[in-house]
Amino acid sequence: MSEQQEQSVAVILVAAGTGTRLGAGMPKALVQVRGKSLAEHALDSMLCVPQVKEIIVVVPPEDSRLTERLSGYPQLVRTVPGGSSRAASVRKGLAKVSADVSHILVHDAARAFAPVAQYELILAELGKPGVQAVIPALAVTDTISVVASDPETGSQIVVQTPDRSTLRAVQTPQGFAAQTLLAAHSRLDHYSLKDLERVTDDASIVRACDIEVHIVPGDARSLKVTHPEDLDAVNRLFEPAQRNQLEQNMVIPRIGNGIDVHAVSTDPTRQMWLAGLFFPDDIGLSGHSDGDAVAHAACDALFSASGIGDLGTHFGVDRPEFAGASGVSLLAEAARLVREAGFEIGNVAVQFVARRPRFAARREEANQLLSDVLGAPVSVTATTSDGLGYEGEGIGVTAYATALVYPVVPEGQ
Ligand SMILES: Nc1ccn([C@@H]2O[C@H](COP(=O)(O)OP(=O)(O)OP(=O)(O)O)[C@@H](O)[C@H]2O)c(=O)n1
Ligand SMILES: C[C@](O)(CO)[C@H](O)COP(=O)(O)O
Repeated sequence: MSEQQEQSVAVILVAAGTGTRLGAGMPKALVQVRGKSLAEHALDSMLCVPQVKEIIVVVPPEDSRLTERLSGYPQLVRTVPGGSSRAASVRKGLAKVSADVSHILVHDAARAFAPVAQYELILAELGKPGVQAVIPALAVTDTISVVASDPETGSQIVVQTPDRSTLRAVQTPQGFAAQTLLAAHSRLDHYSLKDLERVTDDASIVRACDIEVHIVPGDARSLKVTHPEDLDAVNRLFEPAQRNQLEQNMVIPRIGNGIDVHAVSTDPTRQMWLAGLFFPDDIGLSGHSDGDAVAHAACDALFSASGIGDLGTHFGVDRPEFAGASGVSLLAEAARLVREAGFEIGNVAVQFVARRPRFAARREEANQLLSDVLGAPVSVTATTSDGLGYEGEGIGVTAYATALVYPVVPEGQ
């Protein structure tokens, strides 16, 4: 498994700002574009990133509307009330991050349209040895000058004009090794709320601890909605020409189906293996293998999604080493083949229809085992057929699986 796959990432989505400059009469993260709030648009992308294991949305402290809007979101999305500045809000989010995450990304809800590819770029760079901090940035097109007030007239004057080629406009999401970001923020513990207002991003805090901050190319779509005209700019992202551009850059996932049927053995001593688990009270399924219909259907769904054949293609007579192999070992090999074909696995869902075994009490155990084998979430459910058909008569089991995979885009493309 590559370093990137081992990342376990928390995202802090800061969405607690009032949006004074936007002047929409509501917290900025609640402002709608195409029927969805900015915060929800931001969540759309990060929820597509498989390494993301939790998302802490930092919400306006005295406004419950965002929390209510997010109540139907998956469990990995949690909310926490924000603070009086961006940095204070990030700190509220950090306090809620689970201890076991390897990396933390901090993202502005105001940059609601940062694409999935931007997250992947940041995480790929963070996966390189020794890299602790990565931010996206764009070259600047304006000349940028440092200014000050003229002590005599009080008017603004140019103090210095740095070489533009050394300047970058910094965006979010900004990514960090979890311990690096936590340690850097802990140095702000004594800061007053006023001091925190001067901290405009997280990379600057980490840099102040002498940690190297790496740059990856930013993305024009990650523009920050700050002023009313920025809403026109983000709406333009949905116009046809731009949409084509969006689609070209999108990673299109692929789904696949798999079905497997096994008869219940007539041999009462045959062991029952299903979803990777042994069921000692049940008579097993017949077949040359262990008869694990759930694992077999999952393999077929993965092959189908990746367009690389089916169970017979990979575990047929020309691979004698798999004769009689357990369902779990077939699944592990299927995952390897899918990755070898250039895909990463999003998830696999399997439902089996059977009178026996009784599955509910062991569902979590099966999900955990198969997810570990696959390196991606697997969920298994079971149903009976109300007494109908071979499943209802208890003479056979059917498993139906769906798999989602997505092409891994090579770096730099
Ligand atoms: N107290 C704050 C202030 C800002 N933010 C978040 O930080 C991001 C960047 O801040 P900015 O664009 O400046 O948002 P606002 O503070 O809402 O804007 P304004 O300064 O115009 O009021 C936004 O997603 C915003 O919701 C936050 O979580 N908590
Ligand atoms: C974090 C940030 O988006 C990087 O450009 C920016 O600094 C946020 O600034 P704001 O003062 O909160 O608008």
